[in-house]
Formats: sequence, C-alpha cells, structure tokens
Amino acid sequence: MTLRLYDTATRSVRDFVPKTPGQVGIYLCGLTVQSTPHIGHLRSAVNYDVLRRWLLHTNHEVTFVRNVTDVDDKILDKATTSGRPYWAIAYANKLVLDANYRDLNVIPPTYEPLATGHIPEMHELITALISAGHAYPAAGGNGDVYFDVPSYREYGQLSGQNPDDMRPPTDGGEPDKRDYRDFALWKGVKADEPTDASWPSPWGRGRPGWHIECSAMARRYLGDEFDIHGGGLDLTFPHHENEIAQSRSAGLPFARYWVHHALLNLGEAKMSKSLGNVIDVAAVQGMGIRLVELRYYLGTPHYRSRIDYSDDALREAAVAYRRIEGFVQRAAEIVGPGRPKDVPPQFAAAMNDDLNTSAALAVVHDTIREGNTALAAGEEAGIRGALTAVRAMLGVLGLDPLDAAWTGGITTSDLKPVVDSLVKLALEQRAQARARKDWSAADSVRDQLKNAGIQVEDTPAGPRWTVGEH
Ligand SMILES: Nc1ncnc2c1ncn2[C@@H]1O[C@H](COP(=O)(O)OP(=O)(O)OP(=O)(O)O)[C@@H](O)[C@H]1O
Ligand SMILES: [Zn+2]
Repeated sequence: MTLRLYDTATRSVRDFVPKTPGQVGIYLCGLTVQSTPHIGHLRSAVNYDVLRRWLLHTNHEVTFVRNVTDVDDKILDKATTSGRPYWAIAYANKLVLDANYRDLNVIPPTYEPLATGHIPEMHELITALISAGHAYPAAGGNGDVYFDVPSYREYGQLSGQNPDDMRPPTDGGEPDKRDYRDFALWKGVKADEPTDASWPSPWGRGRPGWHIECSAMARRYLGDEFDIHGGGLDLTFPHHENEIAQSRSAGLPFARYWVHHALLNLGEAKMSKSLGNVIDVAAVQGMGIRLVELRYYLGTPHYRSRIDYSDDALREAAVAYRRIEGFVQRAAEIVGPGRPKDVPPQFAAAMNDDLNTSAALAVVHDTIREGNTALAAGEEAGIRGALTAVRAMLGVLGLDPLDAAWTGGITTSDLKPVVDSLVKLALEQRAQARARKDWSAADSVRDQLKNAGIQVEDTPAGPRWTVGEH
C-alpha cells in the first residue's frame, strides 16, 4: 500500500514515489520572523510534522528542511522604527518560534537554514540565471537584479494561471523592470535602509529577494531534485511559482511533488500578522487549553481543509482530546504503558489516502470503544491490545499522552509507585484517626488528598487513587 498525496502541480492525488526508494527529501517554507508566530503558522508546522511522522512510521529516512527568512522589508521596517538591529528582532522572534515548535511536539528539522547564511548560494544561482538569459541587472543601475518572467514559458503552471491574464499594476509599476511580471532576485540597498542588512555582490551591495532564498537553500540541502516542496496555499502564487521559474530556468529539476496545506482563518480572512487578526500560544493557554489540545485542534482536521477558528471549536477539541487521554491513562494504570508499534490497517489506509487524518481519527475512536469494553470486562489482553494500538496511532499524529514531550519526561507509570506509597501512608493515618474516633483528623487527611488533586475510591480490592479530574 503506497502513500498517495495531492500534488498541486498536477491537481491530482498521485502515488508518492520518492526519487530514492526509502529516502525522502522535504523542503517546507518557514516563517519570516518579523514578529512572533500565531497559531496559523503552527498549523503549517503541525501538518508537515504529521506527514513526516507518517513517512518515518512507514520506514522512510526523511531529510526535512524548513528555512527561516531572517531579513526582509518588514523586518527592516521594524528595525528602522524601533532603532534595534534587524538581526536582534529576527533572533528574538525565532527564539519564540523555536519554543512554540518544541511545545507542540514538532520534530526539529534535519536542517534549519537562515536566509542570511546562504548568500553565496543565492549569488551562484543568480549568476547562472543571468548567463542563461533568464535574469538581468536593472538598467537604472540601482543594484536590483530581476528574473525575466517571459523567458520562462511554463510560468503560471503551478498555480494554474495564464501569464497573459496577469494585469499590469495601475500605478505604473517599477520602471527598471522589463516586464511588469518580473520579480527581484537581488535588491540593491537603498539610502534609508540599515547598512548592516546588505551584503556585497557582483551587482553591488544589497540583499536577496524572498523567492531566490528558497530555491538556493532547497538545493544546498536537498540537491538539484528532491521529493516534496510544501507550504501554505497562500504561497502557491507568487512564491512557489517564482521558485519553480528560477530553479527550472537554472536547469534544475527541483521539486517532484507540491503539497500545500489549507489556511487557518480568523473572521473572514487568513490569520495574519499583517492584518493583526492573530491568536498565539499564550492566548490559547490563557483560555485554559493545554498545548497538546492545541495540537489536536490544529492537526486532526484534514490538512487540505480550511480551519475557521472559533473559541468554541478549540474548546470542543480540548474536550475530545481529554476523552482519548482518559482512556490511555486508565488503561495504562491497569496494564502498564505497553510498547506501541503497529497501527491498525484501517488507520494506515486512511493515512495513505492523502493523509486523511479525520478518517484516521475515527479508527482511534473505534479502538478506544473496544478498549473501554475490555476495561469494563476487566480483560487485560483486550485492554493491552487497544492501548498499544491507540498509542501507536496517536504517536503518528504527535499526540500520544504518554510521550515524554507531553509528560515533561516523567510518565504516570514512573510516578505511580511513588504516589502509591504516599497515598497509602496518608490512608493509614486516616484509618488510625478513625480507629481512635478522631473524625476531624480523618476528614483532614481526606481533604488534603483532595486538595492535592488525588481522588480516592474505595474498592473491594482496597482504595484506588486517580490524579486530576479527567
Ligand atoms: N493563517 C495561516 N494558516 C496556515 N498557514 C499559515 C497561515 N499564515 C501563514 N501560514 C504559513 O506559515 C508559513 C510561514 O509563513 P510566513 O512567515 O510567510 O507568513 P505570512 O504569510 O507572511 O504570515 P503573516 O501574513 O501572518 O505575516 C507559510 O508556509 C505560510 O503558508
Ligand atoms: Zn519559500
């Protein structure tokens, strides 16, 4: 059974066949760190993390590259208005981004290139494009270099646009361009821009255009041809169209599959720093939602379905996750955490079907139903089977409640014997207090346990404790 993925370039679901069997190279457009991330950006990270985890689960070696754009117009505007260096702004935002990725259990990329660390690779590509007649330095001598769009006949194919239908800008456009569709590969430094944000080049001091960064960094880490290029649907045009035009015109085959995830909207529009309609991780935590629950909310709808953000839907997702978590914890208390390995075939079929996470989640729920029946009947083999299958499936989704990422490295089963003996001690004191008819001391022990979040239930086999309200 092979993975099938929707490829934007062919507008069809295709069998995914990696260039080298068993090895997959992926490039994902990362953030421009002009400000701290919002949960739309994190959807991108989580969707791609699920693809990566599924490839890993199905025994592929994955080289995963996600860049950071650490210099651009918006970062420079912030530098100018705040009086801080552009790199201080970029780095501070990147630190928050790193923490968010970690908090959402996103596996770190194999490589995470910064645009400013790859200027020579960009120069090499631009030089090749100029020699091949696909790019030209601006006639005005301002240091800009443009890609010559009409020179690339396939322009528009990825996004399904006819270049002839692209209208010229009404404000007259930029006079140095030969064609209004041309875009900048290199931007000559301007008088009012911070001087530390420009690099020497054969065309004068300047900085890279956004599109050339990704073509150069993908090539540096994944080679001239690689398997999957991704990003949000919003990047299809112009960013990815331009990346293809640059790389193909330089004679590189470039990406074999284009996988785009849908956006997370707030109100009528894409959640966006520029529009200001943003919610970040701190705001979500302020609502009493845990990060694992946020990941469930972002990662379980199909990656090609738009998410229309609402507080209620986020809260519902949290409740749904708590139910799943409750089963895992109850089952693990009885049979131990087990060793999650194989996923049920129906789950695999759903994931292979263009990562159909909602169908995959239905298999998680079915398995929990069976597990609950086994719990009610006290059938340990049934409990164990359901638990390991559920944990394996949740692991693929990055949502296993017993994963050290969510337990802070300490699992319930690690703590159980410790808490067991402490609770036992407290219950002995309660029994002794009762024996000497000291009711207030007995009640006090019970209340203190309750305040510590420990619920005690008297069962024929003796008292059983559970932590929390789940
Ligand atoms: N609301 C969103 N929902 C899903 N993905 C998003 C959203 N906003 C940005 N992304 C994705 O995050 C990645 C990094 O985006 P980038 O830094 O270019 O953001 P952006 O589009 O400039 O965001 P903003 O408009 O908030 O400034 C891209 O793959 C982009 O498609
Ligand atoms: Zn990119």
